[in-house]
Amino acid sequence: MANFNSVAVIGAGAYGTALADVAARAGREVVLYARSAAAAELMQSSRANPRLPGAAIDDSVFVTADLSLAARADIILLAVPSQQLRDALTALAPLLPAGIPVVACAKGIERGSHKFMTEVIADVAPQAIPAILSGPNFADDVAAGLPTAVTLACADEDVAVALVQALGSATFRPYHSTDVRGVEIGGAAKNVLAIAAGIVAGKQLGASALAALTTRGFSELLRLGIACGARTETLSGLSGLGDLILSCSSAQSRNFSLGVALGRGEQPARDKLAEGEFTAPVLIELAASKGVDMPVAKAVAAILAGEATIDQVIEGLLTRPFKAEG
Ligand SMILES: NC(=O)c1ccc[n+]([C@@H]2O[C@H](COP(=O)([O-])OP(=O)(O)OC[C@H]3O[C@@H](n4cnc5c(N)ncnc54)[C@H](O)[C@@H]3O)[C@@H](O)[C@H]2O)c1
Ligand SMILES: O=P(O)(O)OC[C@H](O)CO
Repeated sequence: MANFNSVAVIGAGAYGTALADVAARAGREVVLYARSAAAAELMQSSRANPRLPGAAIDDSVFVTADLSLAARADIILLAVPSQQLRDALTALAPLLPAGIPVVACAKGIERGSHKFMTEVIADVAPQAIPAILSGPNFADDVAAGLPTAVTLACADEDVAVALVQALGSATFRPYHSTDVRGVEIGGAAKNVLAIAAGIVAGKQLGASALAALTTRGFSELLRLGIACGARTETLSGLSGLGDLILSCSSAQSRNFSLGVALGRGEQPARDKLAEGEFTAPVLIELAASKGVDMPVAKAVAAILAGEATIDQVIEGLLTRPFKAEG
């Protein structure tokens, strides 16, 4: 089994900073790459990141804007938003040796190309080993060292196991898998469904409606995943059902919060990224191409595109013909 000693995290946002701490706690040598030299210097000297208030950057993490230092690591973690992953990797790819695991930690599908994150990695850095890390975990909880568990998938099971060994600790527990697509679909779909859950909460439709919406959302996620060749146990595991439960029930979720604001009729805050917004149209196109019905995801996409009002989509969902559960 490969022995990975060093980790580079690309993207010094909230999650990248939390993952750098995770890798340092697991005993790895860690470089955290920030695009801006000024931001890197500030984080390196202050041991803090304004995107992750209250968390300290582990003393052993070296924050830098020098991409060549990051490219020397045994493992690369890409902690940039899904729509920026291609750009971030394009800068790094020419510096990367062959056979290095590049782990996408973003949850989404690329607009335009309709590609999943590991497909983007394969496009941009064909010499790398693509992998995906996803599951129910908020950056603040991870950075605070609260217990979290995620799924880490790579087509090569030995690499998945070695990655888990390199990153895992008592408080950050990755489970290994080879079902890369299953993990990717769970993370992408839950963000869209969390917006719907937020709308239900914002509209004050009640706890019963929220549970029903989350459950029907899960059946959409399951149908799409199975149509894309994912395994049921992955879709009902940490990166699927687990993350759906978290994101559909917590105000800490930016996707849920976006939905709450929409449900209340407020102008959503634009300073916080809600990736489901970008993934929604791609997700429903993917579902249509597979002949999969995703009424909740479709409703979210229609609201975000301004094609329907919240009241119209709620009425549409509640007046669908009765049918067998499934
Ligand atoms: N925040 C969380 O709780 C959390 C938890 C799990 C997964 N994630 C996932 O992690 C990803 C990042 O989320 P975040 O919360 O850290 O976002 P964020 O906005 O806090 O940080 C994103 C960072 O990426 C950097 N970046 C953007 N484009 C870049 C490029 N081309 N090269 C280098 N850096 C670039 C930005 O400068 C920023 O520092 C998302 O896909 C999200 O779904 C986040
Ligand atoms: O804040 P969100 O909605 O992007 O969710 C963050 C994580 O994905 C939760 O697992």
